[in-house]
Amino acid sequence: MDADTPTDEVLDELVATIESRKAELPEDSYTTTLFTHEKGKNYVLEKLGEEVTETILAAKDDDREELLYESADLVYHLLVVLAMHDASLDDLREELKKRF
Ligand SMILES: N=c1c2ncn([C@@H]3O[C@H](COP(=O)(O)OP(=O)(O)OP(=O)(O)O)[C@@H](O)[C@H]3O)c2ncn1[C@@H]1O[C@H](COP(=O)(O)O)[C@@H](O)[C@H]1O
Repeated sequence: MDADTPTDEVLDELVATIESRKAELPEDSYTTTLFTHEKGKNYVLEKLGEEVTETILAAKDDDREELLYESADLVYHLLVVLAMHDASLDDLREELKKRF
């Protein structure tokens, strides 16, 4: 993924990167640390909880910039959790579509 990636392809590109980290586990990768942590998946679930809290606090403060920043952290960690459970972005889209 780079700065030229069209905005509407960002989530797919991010998931492709996460899946690549999951398969290859490169050493210098934050995503790898989430897949290999000694606490197992509890570690990324703790991070997810922290990001939810930080997102809520930003919303309570009406801090739009911080809200977007923390929301991006939250979505990234959620996508890692979904990848850990072999759930794809299309699976998520299908679940959302069922609710139309
Ligand atoms: N989108 C993200 C992304 N969002 C958040 N993070 C990391 O998630 C961590 C969040 O931790 P914290 O909330 O504790 O934030 P912090 O800045 O460490 O500390 P605070 O000041 O917030 O308390 C930080 O280390 C961020 O770098 C991310 N790390 C990676 N990505 C994407 O994943 C790709 C692959 O990254 P690597 O796996 O590192 O190669 C990157 O190119 C990005 O596109």
